[in-house]
Amino acid sequence: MSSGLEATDPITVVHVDQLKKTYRGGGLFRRGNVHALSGVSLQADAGQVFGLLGPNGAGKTTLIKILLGVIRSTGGRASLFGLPAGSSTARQRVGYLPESLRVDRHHTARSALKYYGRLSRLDSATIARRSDELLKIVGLERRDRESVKRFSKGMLQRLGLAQALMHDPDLLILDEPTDGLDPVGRSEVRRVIERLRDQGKTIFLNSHILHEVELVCSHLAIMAKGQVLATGPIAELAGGGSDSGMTFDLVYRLPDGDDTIHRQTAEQISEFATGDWVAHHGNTWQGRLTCDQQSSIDRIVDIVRGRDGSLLRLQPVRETLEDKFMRLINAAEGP
Ligand SMILES: Nc1ncnc2c1ncn2[C@@H]1O[C@H](COP(=O)(O)OP(=O)(O)OP(=O)(O)O)[C@@H](O)[C@H]1O
Repeated sequence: MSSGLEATDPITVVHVDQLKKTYRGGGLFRRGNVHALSGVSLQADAGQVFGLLGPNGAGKTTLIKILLGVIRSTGGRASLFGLPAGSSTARQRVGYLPESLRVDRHHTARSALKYYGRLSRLDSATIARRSDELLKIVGLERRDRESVKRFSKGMLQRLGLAQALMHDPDLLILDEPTDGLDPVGRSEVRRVIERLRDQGKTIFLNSHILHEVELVCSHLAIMAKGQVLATGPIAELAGGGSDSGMTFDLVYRLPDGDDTIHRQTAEQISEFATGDWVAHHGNTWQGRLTCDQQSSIDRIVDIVRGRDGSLLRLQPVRETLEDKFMRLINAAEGP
C-alpha cells in the first residue's frame, strides 16, 4: 500500500504558518505593543540552505527565537520536522549558532568542543570522534590545540559552527553567520556552509545582507515589518515573478515632425506602462517601462507603428534579486 509520500517528495523541515508575535507594551491600553510578526508563513525543506533576509527590525530574530523555543508565539504555528517548535524532541535535532558565540578565552578549539559535547551529554568517545570530524570540516584541524585567544573572528565563527554540529543535528540555525567578518572570513564560513549542505544538512540562516544570502542560499524569504514579502527558490525570485510585470527597454524613432506629436505619443504609451523616459534626442525616445500584461506591450508597438515610427529596441530587462529586494522593501516600508 502506498504511503502517499513518494521517494522524491521533499521533507518539510521548517514549517511556519500564520505565525504572530506581539511584544506587549506596558501601561494602560497596552500602548507600545510591537507586532514583530504579523502572520508569517514559510517552509524550508530538507537539504535546502534557506535564507531569511530583511532589514533591521523585520522580525528575523524573533522568528528564530520561536523556532528554538526561546520565546513563545502569540498566534499561528511553527514546527520543525513536524514537531512543535520549542519541544525538546524538536530541539534535539537542531544545532544553533548565535550571532556572537562567546567561547571562553582559556579554551583551545578541541577543549571548547569537549565542553560543548558534554553540555549535549555526549560520551567521551563520541566527543573525540565528532571533534576530529568537525575540526576537519571547519578547517581548524591544524589549529586545534591553539588558544582561541589567537583566533580571528572568522576562525571563532567556524569553531561556533563546529560546536553547533557536535550532536549531529539535521537542521542548523545560524544567526547572521557572516556578520562582522572580513571578506576572507566570510568566504571561509560560506565554504563550510556549502560543505554541510553537500552532506545533506538543512540550513536556515538569517541575514540583512542580500549579497551573502545570494551567494550561499538556495531558497529565500524576504521579510519586512513582520511580514514575508516574497519566498521561493532564489533562481525564481530573481528575474521577475508574476507580481513584477514585464520590464523592458524601449527605443523608437518617429518621423520628423512637431514636438507636440512626439510628446502625445509618449503620453499615449505611458497609459499602458509605468516607468520613466530615460532620454529623448530629437525624434528618438528611450524608456525603461513595465507593463502588467503582454497585450499592453502589443498596444505600445501599435502606437509607435501607427505614427509611422520605427522600433529600434524592445528588450526585456530581467529584474535582479537586488532590484526586487529593494522594490519590495521600499513598498513595505513606505515613503
Ligand atoms: N523583547 C522585545 N521587546 C519588545 N520589542 C522587541 C523585543 N525584541 C524585538 N522587539 C521588536 O520587534 C521587532 C522585530 O525585532 P527582531 O529583532 O525580531 O528583528 P530583526 O529582523 O532580527 O532585526 P535585527 O537585524 O536588527 O536583529 C523590532 O521592532 C524590535 O524592536
